[in-house]
Parts: sequence; structure tokens; C-alpha cells
Amino acid sequence: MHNHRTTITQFIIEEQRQIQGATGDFTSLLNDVVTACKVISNLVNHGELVGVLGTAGSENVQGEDQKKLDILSSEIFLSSNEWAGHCAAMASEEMEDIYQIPSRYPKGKYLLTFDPLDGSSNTDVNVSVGTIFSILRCKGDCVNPTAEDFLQRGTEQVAAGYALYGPSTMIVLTTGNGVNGFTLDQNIGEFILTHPGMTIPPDTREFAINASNQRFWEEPVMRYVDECLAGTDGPRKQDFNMRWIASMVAEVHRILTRGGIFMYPLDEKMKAAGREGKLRLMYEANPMALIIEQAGGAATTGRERILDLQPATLHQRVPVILGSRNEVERVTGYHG
Ligand SMILES: O=P(O)(O)OC[C@H]1O[C@](O)(COP(=O)(O)O)[C@@H](O)[C@@H]1O
Ligand SMILES: [Mg+2]
Ligand SMILES: [Mg+2]
Repeated sequence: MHNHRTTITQFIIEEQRQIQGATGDFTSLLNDVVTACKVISNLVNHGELVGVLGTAGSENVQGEDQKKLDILSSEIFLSSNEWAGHCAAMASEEMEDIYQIPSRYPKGKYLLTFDPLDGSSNTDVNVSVGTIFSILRCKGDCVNPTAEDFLQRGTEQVAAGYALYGPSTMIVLTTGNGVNGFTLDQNIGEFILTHPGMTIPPDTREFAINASNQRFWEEPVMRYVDECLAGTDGPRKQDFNMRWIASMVAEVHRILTRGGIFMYPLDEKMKAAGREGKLRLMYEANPMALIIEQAGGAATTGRERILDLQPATLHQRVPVILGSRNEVERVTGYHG
């Protein structure tokens, strides 16, 4: 008897069988998302061999220089998910407005939001990058959806996940029923369940923050990091380690695997620029917050639970503090 390995398709179908009235739409939408991640993984893996490194010479709605892979990955996600009739519309980090499903295709009942290439500053230096996605139900006019239809709290997500293009390619997924990780077996081109029921330890001694912004941090974050750096000589009476990969997907995956706290807090520089944070609520903070909470961790802005936030705009930025529950609650507590 060969040792049976569960593919992501089988896992999703078996999970959907538990749901009364499941039509299969959700399953095939997830399958199309998985296909898109496979295609992006292949591009990232081949890098300069296929000429996909470097900048595209254009800016996105956030005023950031777009990498070729940002745009290619966004196009791959759109073309993989527009034809099958599951989506009413889509929204990408790389597009100002929502993407309407071309009239030649049927429309469906889901809204797909995604960060096609996360960790863009790492594409050209061969460091892990990823894709982040979030699925919502279309509650309004699904024939002519608008950006407003996407502005649902993170608690409304029916699924969230990310693909990590690292030494191995993985997908980590939640449909609100725990968190599971799958590794791409390049030989058969299938994602195999390798990390069932991922959970985050409540305590950790590993923090991640971009220390180059230190002089702009608000007092609560300054205090928290100072106490970590003071180690056994300070009030925490224990030493802490630090990590910063500059790819949110890779940081979150490390935290899901061994615990930790990741912070991209609001700071004085952002406030001066009229910005509410660095990371985007709809396709970075909300999907990651759902995954983290489903694995037993916590995710706040420092002041509020991220999943409770009422989105105001499609590309809204928010402060993000997530990971091991007791540390996130400590930093949040410092914010009063
Ligand atoms: O360059 P910094 O300030 O370290 O910021 C790194 C952060 O920015 C991001 O790259 C933003 O995401 P994108 O690459 O999708 O724009 C995060 O993945 C990462 O955590
Ligand atoms: Mg990103
Ligand atoms: Mg991105």
C-alpha cells in the first residue's frame, strides 16, 4: 500500500463536502487560485532565465515602482480567475480600480482580492517572495459590482491564503476551519498536504520590525522593542532574537512555523505623510490576520483587532502587529 499523500484539491473537496449546499464553485475558484500560484512560482524560479527580473518602469496606485513580476503576477491571477464563472470581480494591489469580469465570461458570487507579488524589493536579490489572497462573498449587485462591494470587514472573509516562493514553494490556506500548509511537489506539479493544523505558540522570543524606522516609532513600540533589546538586563528578564526579511509572506510563514511577532506599526514619518500605515488592509493585513487568528495567534493595529476594521477604501493602509498572542497583547496593551 503506497503511503497516500493528500493533494490540495482533494483536501478542499473533502472540506467542502462537510458544508451543506456547497455547489463546487468555491472549490474550483480555489483550484484556479492554486493554478495561478503554480504559474507565478515557475516564473519566480526561472528569474533572469526568462527575463522577469527588474523594474517595469511604471508606478502603481500606491506610488511604488512596479517590478516586472508585480505586473506579470497580477495578470496571471486575473487571467486564471476570470473565465470560470466564480468571480463577480477582482481587486489587485497593482490596479487602481477593481477588475470587472469580461462580458464574454459568466460572473459568479465571489470577490477575489490579492497582492500578486509580496516582498517586491526582494525579487531581484533571490530572496523569498509570495502571493497573498482573500476571498469574500459578493453581497451586492454581482452583475455590476463596485469597489464598495469589496469593503467588508476581515471577519467576512470566506477564505484567505498565501503562496510562498522560497527554497520550496508552499501554499498556506484557511477557510475558517484551521490553517493547513501544502508543499509543491515539482515532480508531479501538485501541492501536497505537508503541514496540517498549523498553530502558533502563544509566547515567543523573536520579533521582526524594520529597525531603520526606529526614530519615527510611537512610544509603545519604542518601549516594546527597547525591552526586547534589553534582554536579561531588562524588565523582560530574557533575551530576544530579531529577524527582518522584508517579505511579509516569509515573516508570517516563519511565525506560523515557530512563533514570533511581526510589526509594521504606524510611525511619525507616515503620519507626516498623511499615511495610516505601510501595509494594505484588503490584501495584506486582513488575509494574514485571518490566518494568524485561525492558528491561535492575534493581529491588531496596536489599537484595534484588524479583522474588526471597517474598510474605507480598496487600497487603504493600516498598522500591523501580529503573531504569538501574548506578545501581540503586550504591545497592544502598551498602546493603552
Ligand atoms: O521595505 P520595508 O520597509 O522593509 O518593507 C517591507 C514590507 O513591504 C512589503 O514588501 C510590501 O509588500 P509589496 O512588496 O507587496 O508591496 C512587505 O512584504 C514587507 O513586509
Ligand atoms: Mg505586499
Ligand atoms: Mg505586492
